[in-house]
Formats: sequence, structure tokens, C-alpha cells
Amino acid sequence: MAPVTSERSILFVHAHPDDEVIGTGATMARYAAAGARVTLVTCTLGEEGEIHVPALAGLAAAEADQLGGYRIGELAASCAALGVADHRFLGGAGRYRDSGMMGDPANDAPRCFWRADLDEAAGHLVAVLREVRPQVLVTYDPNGFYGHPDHIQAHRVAMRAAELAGPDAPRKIYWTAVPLSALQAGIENFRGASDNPFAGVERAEDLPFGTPDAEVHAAVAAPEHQEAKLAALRAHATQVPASSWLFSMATNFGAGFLGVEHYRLAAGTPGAGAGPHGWETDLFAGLDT
Ligand SMILES: CC(=O)N[C@H]1[C@@H](O[C@@H]2[C@H](O)[C@H](O)[C@@H](O)[C@H](O)[C@H]2O)O[C@H](CO)[C@@H](O)[C@@H]1O
Ligand SMILES: [Zn+2]
Repeated sequence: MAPVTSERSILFVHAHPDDEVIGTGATMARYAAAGARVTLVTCTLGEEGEIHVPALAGLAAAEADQLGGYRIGELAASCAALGVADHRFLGGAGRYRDSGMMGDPANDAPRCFWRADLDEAAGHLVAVLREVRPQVLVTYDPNGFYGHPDHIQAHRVAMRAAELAGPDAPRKIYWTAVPLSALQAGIENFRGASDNPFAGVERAEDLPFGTPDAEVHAAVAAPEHQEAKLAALRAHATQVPASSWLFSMATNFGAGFLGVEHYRLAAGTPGAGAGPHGWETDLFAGLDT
């Protein structure tokens, strides 16, 4: 197990550049601002992504295939906005290629992350675990939150690395989550809006990525870091256009949406909770660091 030290260390494992912000940006900014060691490992460069900046359309995978390199810069700007200084690519920049959405031909590319050897990929992450010795590890649930192959593989690699790390394993492992109650509030809030990301959906249970409130264990509230999260989202301009529902969510909901991020505890002992659900408010709760 990672030693109990005075320095808090937390490791985030994400699939593509931009995932770090969408699911965990406020949490990362909060712990970085509080002086914890925050390490981000991103598993691919996002080479197969869309491009919402017309002037950059020629970088697409089917064109010059330069989007991955460009997204390295977007990710650096995002980490700067969040105050995250320690960012790595799994196995080094370019080691694992973006696999595309489930069923895409890119799933069959020889270097794609979806086809990676699990223990080889996990071995790269074990080296990071042994170096930064996080008490807390954050990644996705077994469905990769929404079923993207790289997200599913990031989950598998992170969980395998924790197994292989032995005494250097994190003491708590969390999976990102969005409570069904928060999704239902979003559905109600956007009902009738022209930019409704929930158009056609009446029940949160019908979405492929909600978590029953009873299966959520932590809510990290960092509304004071919503502006940093918005700046980090803007850094990912090829993926997150100015018209994105994420920005309208921030406008409609205020910091109560983007500034609060939820997690399921997949391993370790829950610490003290608070509020109506008894959710932890600190991912280090219960760790005598
Ligand atoms: C948030 C996330 O994981 N983004 C991935 C995802 O992007 C989606 C993809 O481009 C899809 O074709 C779009 O319809 C959808 O709106 C996007 O969110 O998959 C990309 C390809 O693997 C990946 O690069 C991107 O980071
Ligand atoms: Zn992703």
C-alpha cells in the first residue's frame, strides 16, 4: 500500500485529451490549488477525434493525421488552466493510438489502445504509481462511463495496474459518476431549450451513463474552480465548440453543475460523509495523510 505521508498524492487516468476536464476538471483544480500532488495520465493523443475548428480540418485522421499532435498542445493549455503540472501520456506520447468510437474501423488499427496488451499497458502505469505513490486513483467505471473503447480500456489498465502495484497500490480507487438525480435535473432544466443535449430523453434512467444516487459515494464540490474548468474546456477547442452544451450547462446551472463532480468508490474504505446522501466531500477522507 502507498505509504501514509504528509503529502497528498492523487492520480487521474483518462483516455483522451479533454476527458480530464469534462469529468474531473474541478476536482483536479481543487487538489492542485490545495498543494496536493496531482498527476494526470492520458492514454492516447485523441488522433481520431472530430475537429470543430474549420481552419484545422486538414489535421483530421483521414487527412494529414496531425490531430493527435495538435491535441498535445490543447492538453497542455488545459492542464495549465487547471493548475496541473504533472501530466504524462501512457507509455510516452504516441505509444497508444485513439481507437475511435465502438465499431469504428480505427478499432482494428494495430497500435490502437483498444488492442493494447493489458499487462504491457498496465506496466507503464505501474511505473507511474511507483514514482508518484498516490493514495487515491481516479478512473472510469467498467463501461468507461459511456462505452467508448478507449475509456473501457483505460478502466481495465488502471485496475490491472493497481493489482500489479502490490504495496505501491493506491489506498482508494474511485470511478467517475453522474448521479441519476443530477441527470434528471439537467433533463428538466433543458426541457424545450434549442440546445437541449437531452432532447428526446424524459427519464435519466434511459441514458447510458447515469449512476443510482445510492451507488455514488463522493461529491467533490469546487465551484470556486468552475472558471478554471471552463478555461480548460475552451483549451480543447477542436473537441468542445463554443456552442457546446457544457458551456450552456454552466450558464443555466451556474457553478452547481460543472463545479461539482461525483465518484463511486471502487476500492478502499469510505471516509466520513455529509449531506442528505452521506457522500464524502473529499476523496482523501479517511486516509490519515
Ligand atoms: C469526450 C470523449 O471521450 N471524446 C472522444 C470521442 O469523441 C466523440 C466522437 O468524436 C464522436 O464521433 C462524436 O459524435 C462525439 O460527439 C464525440 O464526443 O471519441 C473520439 C474518437 O475516439 C475521441 O478523440 C474524443 O476524445
Ligand atoms: Zn474520451
